Amino acid sequence: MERTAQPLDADVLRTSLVGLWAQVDVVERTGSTNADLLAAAAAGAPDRSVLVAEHQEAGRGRLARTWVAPPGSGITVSILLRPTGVPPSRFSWLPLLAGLAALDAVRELTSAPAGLKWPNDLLLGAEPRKVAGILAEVGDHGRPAVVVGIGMNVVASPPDQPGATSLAAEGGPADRTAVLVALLTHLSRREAEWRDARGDPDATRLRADYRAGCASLGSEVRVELPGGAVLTGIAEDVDRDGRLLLLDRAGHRRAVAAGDVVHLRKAD
Ligand SMILES: Nc1ncnc2c1ncn2[C@@H]1O[C@H](COP(=O)(O)OP(=O)(O)OP(=O)(O)O)[C@@H](O)[C@H]1O
Ligand SMILES: O=C(O)CCCC[C@@H]1SC[C@@H]2NC(=O)N[C@@H]21
Repeated sequence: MERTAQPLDADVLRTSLVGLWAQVDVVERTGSTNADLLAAAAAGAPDRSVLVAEHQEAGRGRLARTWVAPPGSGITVSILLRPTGVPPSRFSWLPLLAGLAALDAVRELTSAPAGLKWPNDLLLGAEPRKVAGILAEVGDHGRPAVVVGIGMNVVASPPDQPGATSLAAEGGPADRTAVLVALLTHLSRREAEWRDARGDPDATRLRADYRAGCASLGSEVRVELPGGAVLTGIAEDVDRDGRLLLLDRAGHRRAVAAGDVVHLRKAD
């Protein structure tokens, strides 16, 4: 690890975020903050509950992968949202919105180039590498509940992940508490705006800001779909449901709801 990690400061966290979130819990260690908050949701935990782990031992990633976070290296946080008043069909924007909030925070904290890889991997650096990932999971216990989990490499990225980087490695801060405060402040603002607009991504700047922040758009991309099929084409846009719109070589347009994107090159 390049710098010595300071422990998270739960008091600073709570004081800085007062009024933005219903409760902010910090635990020393757990398996997965997403799993814990989904269980808490089933037991009736309130809207806008936040759970932060100092050390997460079995982090879950998108597409059944794992999220690796050596102790002290970064942020592992989950947020429970119960967006009453927003039609569930619009919940698909939540993971994109969280990616945008992570981008907001990283841009506030470092001048290194940053952008999103659809749907919500945050890439950082002149040779873009992954600094943060987001996993949204839906609870199913009567009242709608979405748990948004964010992992960000702050002090260092895992040594066995060549495609990863950290904020500190790109000239940003190594203070995990300060990074969490920035992240949760931007997320609170974006989520509140989205909720006030009943989830309509065009009633606020959400879709426009996402387009501007998404490095995939205008690139030739390769998309591996969850079933294993592969598509290539130009990533043209995101639709009103947050799906990636691809134009393939045969001139067909496809809307992709989930998948793993590789950026091949900027389109001509
Ligand atoms: N801290 C991290 N920083 C950046 N990326 C990470 C981090 N932890 C995990 N990843 C990413 O998560 C994924 C790792 O998932 P996992 O190890 O389960 O599978 P994999 O190495 O992609 O192989 P496979 O998909 O075949 O299982 C990769 O995309 C990796 O880049
Ligand atoms: O890039 C990905 O595949 C998503 C990674 C999401 C990791 C975060 S860390 C906090 C929360 N708890 C989990 O188990 N996963 C998410």
